[in-house]
Amino acid sequence: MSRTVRFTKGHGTRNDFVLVDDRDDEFALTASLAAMLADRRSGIGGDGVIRVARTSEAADTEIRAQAVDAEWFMDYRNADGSVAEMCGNGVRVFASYLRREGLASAAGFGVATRSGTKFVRFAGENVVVDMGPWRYEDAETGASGIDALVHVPDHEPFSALRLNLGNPHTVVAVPPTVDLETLDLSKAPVINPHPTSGTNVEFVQPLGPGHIRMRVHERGVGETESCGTGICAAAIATHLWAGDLDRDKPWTVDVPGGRLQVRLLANGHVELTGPAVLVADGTVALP
Ligand SMILES: N[C@@H](CCC[C@H](N)C(=O)O)C(=O)O
Repeated sequence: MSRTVRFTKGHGTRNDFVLVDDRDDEFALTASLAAMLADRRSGIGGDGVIRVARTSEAADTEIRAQAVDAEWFMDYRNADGSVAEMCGNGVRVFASYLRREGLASAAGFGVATRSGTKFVRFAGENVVVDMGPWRYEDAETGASGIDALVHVPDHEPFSALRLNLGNPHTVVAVPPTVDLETLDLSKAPVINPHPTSGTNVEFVQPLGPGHIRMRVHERGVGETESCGTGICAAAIATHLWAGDLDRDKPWTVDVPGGRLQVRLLANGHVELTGPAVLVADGTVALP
């Protein structure tokens, strides 16, 4: 017999998610279940699937340890069923869901993730997330500057910087001579050297002081209209390329799905601000 579960469809700047409520710890979000729910024709449809789970019930001890700061765990999978450590748009939608359901304080709270607890608060229509610290993807060598080449069809390879925001990112500074809109992101860009755990790839151009625009190809999904962790990576990379020493300066990042703000805090953390919308609720039968 199949089980019926409650779901909510939501998005953050059109990066969309299916949230499945498992507050009673009744099922596992397997790769095949996530891919089924995320399918835009035979499922609900989304760039990712998020199980709303109690941190204290997590099988992983590192996640369970976060229960002191965060009652709820964002169990995240990409549309292809693969696990991701973190999702910057997803965590805002997750927080809005918890607030609406009365499962968390309206003032703000911690959310447990596979890359540590993220603290969220609400500011009008927006959700503000302390995304924690960033690091260079290759922390052992402390690589900085340009450390990867990114190949997309019909272009010479682009130079890129690999950063980690809990999940992996490769940020390309797209030269002004290239039309960002016409880059072919229908297939995953080829990265040299090949990142063994895969990567999200951001293509960035400056628009003005503290203002950039970006397109993104997400690991486990394809091109999406927004990526919160990618937006943070793009702002950090641009900040580094510009040799900008003003740490508390806000960055505005335009993506096809909307506009978000990033601040590089004095304590080395990154703060992401943007909207979160809960679109619809329903029930779905799990196989
Ligand atoms: N859309 C997300 C990132 C989701 C995970 C990513 N595709 C990965 O595999 O790392 C965001 O808003 O950050």
